[in-house]
Amino acid sequence: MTTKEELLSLKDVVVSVNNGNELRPILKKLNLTINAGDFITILGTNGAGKTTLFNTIAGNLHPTSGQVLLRGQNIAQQNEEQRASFLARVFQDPKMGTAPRMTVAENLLLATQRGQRRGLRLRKLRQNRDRFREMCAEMGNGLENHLDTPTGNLSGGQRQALSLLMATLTSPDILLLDEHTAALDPKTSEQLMQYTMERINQNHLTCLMITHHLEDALKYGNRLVVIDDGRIEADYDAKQKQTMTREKLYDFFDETIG
Ligand SMILES: Nc1ncnc2c1ncn2[C@@H]1O[C@H](COP(=O)(O)OP(=O)(O)OP(=O)(O)O)[C@@H](O)[C@H]1O
Repeated sequence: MTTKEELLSLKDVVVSVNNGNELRPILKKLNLTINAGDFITILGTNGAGKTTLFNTIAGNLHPTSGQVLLRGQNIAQQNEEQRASFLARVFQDPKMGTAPRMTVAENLLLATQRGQRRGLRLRKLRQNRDRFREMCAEMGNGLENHLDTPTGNLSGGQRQALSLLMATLTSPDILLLDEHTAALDPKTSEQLMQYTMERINQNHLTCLMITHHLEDALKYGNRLVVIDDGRIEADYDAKQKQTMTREKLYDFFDETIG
């Protein structure tokens, strides 16, 4: 049996926000260990704390108490920029992942420089053009014909696929998918999920994916985590997931969380 390598751990993490004149806890002593190679799907009702968890992992929010450990080192006070060298995120909103006035090729060039000082050089754009075209062609949505199109003129599906490509270009240690298919029609959403799986498998990525689709939470990944009221309510491994059905999960939500 291979031993699991602990990549990122949240230990007793409390995140409180200022609510008028009092501090309101959103994450309440949350504990979660992510092992290298895990693909964890995350479910929870609205307001359960899923996005707050991602903000805490990404460094947009800092814990009021508790630790965020990357390979044993406490990074709780590192900000978003400091974490860009090992972490990437794709958001629900297609507008979030790319710079709208910059072209597809320019966005991709910036993504190759994640976690470093960024700059656009015409020579580098020319050097990488064929590579970018090949990468875009793999998405199967015609993006390879739009290398010089500003990303603000792309369809939502093309833009999300580009955001995913950019997020995975430098193989981050951790990929956060924050309902990244939610704004897309069913067919485009399925295509993006297929492309997501290709990128994860090709690059052996460790990934967390928030979704509101019970089917997707069951279909993808080796673990399923349920968050409720700022805590981990359930953490199912691959074996437990196999015996889980949409109905059982729905009942669990109804009885435990609903
Ligand atoms: N900066 C903030 N200030 C005040 N309240 C906040 C802040 N951020 C989050 N909250 C509150 O914390 C709770 C958890 O929010 P969060 O966005 O993490 O939930 P979620 O599980 O992602 O929900 P959804 O499924 O609706 O996206 C909500 O009640 C939200 O209103």
